[in-house]
Amino acid sequence: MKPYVISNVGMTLDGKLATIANDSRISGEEDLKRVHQIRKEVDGIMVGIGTVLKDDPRLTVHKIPAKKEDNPVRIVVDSKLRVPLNARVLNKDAKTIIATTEEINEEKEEKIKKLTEMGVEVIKVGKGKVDLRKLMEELYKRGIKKILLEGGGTLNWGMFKENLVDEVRVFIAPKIFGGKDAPTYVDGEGFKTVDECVKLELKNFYRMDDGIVLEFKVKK
Ligand SMILES: NC(=O)C1=CN([C@@H]2O[C@H](COP(=O)(O)OP(=O)(O)OC[C@H]3O[C@@H](n4cnc5c(N)ncnc54)[C@H](O)[C@@H]3O)[C@@H](O)[C@H]2O)C=CC1
Ligand SMILES: Nc1nc(O)c(N)c(N[C@@H]2O[C@H](COP(=O)(O)O)[C@@H](O)[C@H]2O)n1
Repeated sequence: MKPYVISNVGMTLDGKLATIANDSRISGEEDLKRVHQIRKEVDGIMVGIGTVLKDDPRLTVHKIPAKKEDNPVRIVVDSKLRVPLNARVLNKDAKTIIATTEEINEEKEEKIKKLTEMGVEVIKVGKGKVDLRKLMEELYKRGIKKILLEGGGTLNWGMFKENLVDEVRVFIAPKIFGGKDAPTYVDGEGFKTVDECVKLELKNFYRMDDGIVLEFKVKK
């Protein structure tokens, strides 16, 4: 069994999540409130370590009224255990799970010890990179039945490639960032043919701030 996964991003019309200089101010205030409402309704919120290193997010419900108990479990996918011990995602506002690989060396062992002392749970699944399928099973076993996947593009690719995403919600801002190296909604190596690609069914759309929100179900 695996959690139900909703993928959400704020992106530009050309599919970018940030500029080449990592400026990711895409959503307006209303859209951020929409995202925080989803955060409040899920059991877990998941990002890749790239997003933690670049944005230092809190990943809590802080744009709408909420209690500490409303914060979902924060899940960071971090193969090489690069998470800084002072990252905001490790603060006491919510529980945090770090998913890493099974490879262990002295340095990693020491860091796991420190993280555990801080109350962070470390789950080891996969070799080389985190095995996302196994991770989903482990999270489900811990009672995490619904997850908000908040990117970035590398983790989004991993999740789509493994067919682990059930729903897509995107805010599209009327902006164009350009730049072949700017992060996009889904990066990674990409599918070679249209037959292999992820297919979506449009369920809903509406205006939000200066842009539009699109909601899709992933065709299975
Ligand atoms: N506009 C928006 O809604 C959002 C924008 N962003 C932007 O995205 C950028 C960060 O994206 P990325 O650098 O792509 O980092 P990312 O957040 O996708 O993290 C990638 C990391 O995940 C780890 N990982 C481990 N196992 C994996 C697996 N099986 N598959 C995939 N990844 C695995 C790897 O260590 C990899 O380096 C930042 O510029 C951030 O601002 C991020 C989230 C939302
Ligand atoms: N939905 C959305 N729209 C944008 O314009 C964004 N830049 C993001 N970024 C995501 O939100 C995280 C920030 O979370 P906190 O406010 O610090 O809790 C950031 O890391 C991205 O995951 N999202």
